Amino acid sequence: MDKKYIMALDQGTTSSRCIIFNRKGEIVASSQKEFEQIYPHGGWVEHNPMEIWGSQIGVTGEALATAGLDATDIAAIGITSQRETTVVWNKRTGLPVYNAIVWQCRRTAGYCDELKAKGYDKVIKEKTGLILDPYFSATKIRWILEHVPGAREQAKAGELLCGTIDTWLIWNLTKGRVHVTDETNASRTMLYNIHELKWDEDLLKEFNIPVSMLPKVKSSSEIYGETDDMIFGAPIPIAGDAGDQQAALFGQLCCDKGMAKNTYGTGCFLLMNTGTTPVVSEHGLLTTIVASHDGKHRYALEGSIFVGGAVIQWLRDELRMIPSAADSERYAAAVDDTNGVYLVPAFVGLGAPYWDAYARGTMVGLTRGAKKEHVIRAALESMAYQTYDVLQAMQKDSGIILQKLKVDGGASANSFLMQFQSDVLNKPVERPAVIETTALGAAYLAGLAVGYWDDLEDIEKNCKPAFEFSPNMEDNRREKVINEWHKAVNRSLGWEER
Ligand SMILES: Nc1ncnc2c1ncn2[C@@H]1O[C@H](COP(=O)(O)OP(=O)(O)O)[C@@H](O)[C@H]1O
Ligand SMILES: O=P(O)(O)OC[C@H](O)CO
Repeated sequence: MDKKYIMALDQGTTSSRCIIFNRKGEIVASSQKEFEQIYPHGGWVEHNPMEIWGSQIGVTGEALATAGLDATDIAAIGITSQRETTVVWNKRTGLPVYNAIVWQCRRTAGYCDELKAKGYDKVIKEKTGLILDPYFSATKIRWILEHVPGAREQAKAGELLCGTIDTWLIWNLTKGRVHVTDETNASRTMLYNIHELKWDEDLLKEFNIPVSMLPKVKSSSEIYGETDDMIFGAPIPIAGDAGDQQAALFGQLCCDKGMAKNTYGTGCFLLMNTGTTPVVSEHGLLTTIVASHDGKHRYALEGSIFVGGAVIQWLRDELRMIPSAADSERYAAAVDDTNGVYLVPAFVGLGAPYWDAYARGTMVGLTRGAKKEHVIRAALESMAYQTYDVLQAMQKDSGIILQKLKVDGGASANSFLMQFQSDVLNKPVERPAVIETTALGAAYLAGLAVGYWDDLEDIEKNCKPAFEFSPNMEDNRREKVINEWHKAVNRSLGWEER
């Protein structure tokens, strides 16, 4: 393989990114652009699919230009994206019929309640490994078909396509020639049977979604097609595709049973590889498919936290308390504690392990002495407490006691947060030299598919040493703050009227 670089397109909830890696897994160039978050009603979240495509292609061109490269230097593209977020578009015009409904959006909570009332949550869990919740794509696709004038008829006539963001990007990159997804993204739609490894006919019938709308499901590491010549001037093979959390698991090389990572992005997602057997959770976790490069099917337990780094974005954009997310570290470190303030960022309900679509954001413990610094610190700490809750559930479900937690994602750059995480878990926290493990995972998957890297050992030999945070909190203090956090969570549950 004479081409020198691999390019990862990482389409996250808040920004589109392109990172170009060399054979050592080092970043050669990167470019990133935030895009608009659309909140049409309380608890609803949308993105403009054309803005997603436009920002993604924009940053890709920028990264190539920064590195002084062109398409002929790139061995392959790996795609990774926010999961579950759903786009429905017209096959002929390529235009979306509605905005992308984002994974965080709660608009289908009432419909999910109806399904739960008839016991359908058990069917969903058995077939898909998921918890019946508005989080996943199925009820979002159904909502679009029910509410957009003419959509149902067009879908019946075979004129509409749908997909998660990876599918939307690949379709656009190939100018409508390739309509695919991979198993990790498919496993988040609530339409994919994770045991039979196919779209489930019963679920499609229940949600009234024609199978003709759905993409072909592929592995996470193979050539799906080539980019259209017009896009980069020469074709580049698209050879990796995985949901961002599964890509990060692969990027951290958690390829064996019992290996786990937590990613601190918009949300926080803790995934543990459970090997070739799916583990059914008794404690509010999901069973999901892991990205593999060797044709074997592996599964993970996942704890999905809906608001992680997004709480910091909220402090920045809505409360205007901090000029940038990184400033949160300085403010939090300026005080010894939160002065009794707890912030439960249940802005879009709570995910794992509580699964309450009606929970809402809550701040408790306020006194006249509460300062901005305390609130900022409480916001950062909320990520660590939510991770604590998920890890407890994961250890119970898997029977595995984690010795240390591998971390990554935008907010893992915050050393105050990582130290507090280690303190609250009473475990070491390991932050890799490259925290962009989501993009790195997509690059590995693509590179392995085209022979840019020979195998995992070839990749592993280049890994740089990670930084370790060690726990440093007294036991009685840890118990006290965790108890108080749980009191605060209880206040947030069931706040919104059904
Ligand atoms: N230094 C930091 N401290 C705390 N939060 C941060 C920091 N840097 C970024 N974040 C938060 O992390 C998120 C961005 O992380 P990223 O991994 O890019 O997310 P995504 O892939 O979901 O778009 C944002 O919500 C931002 O507020
Ligand atoms: O955009 P992120 O990194 O917060 O990830 C979003 C998740 O994939 C949603 O399931």
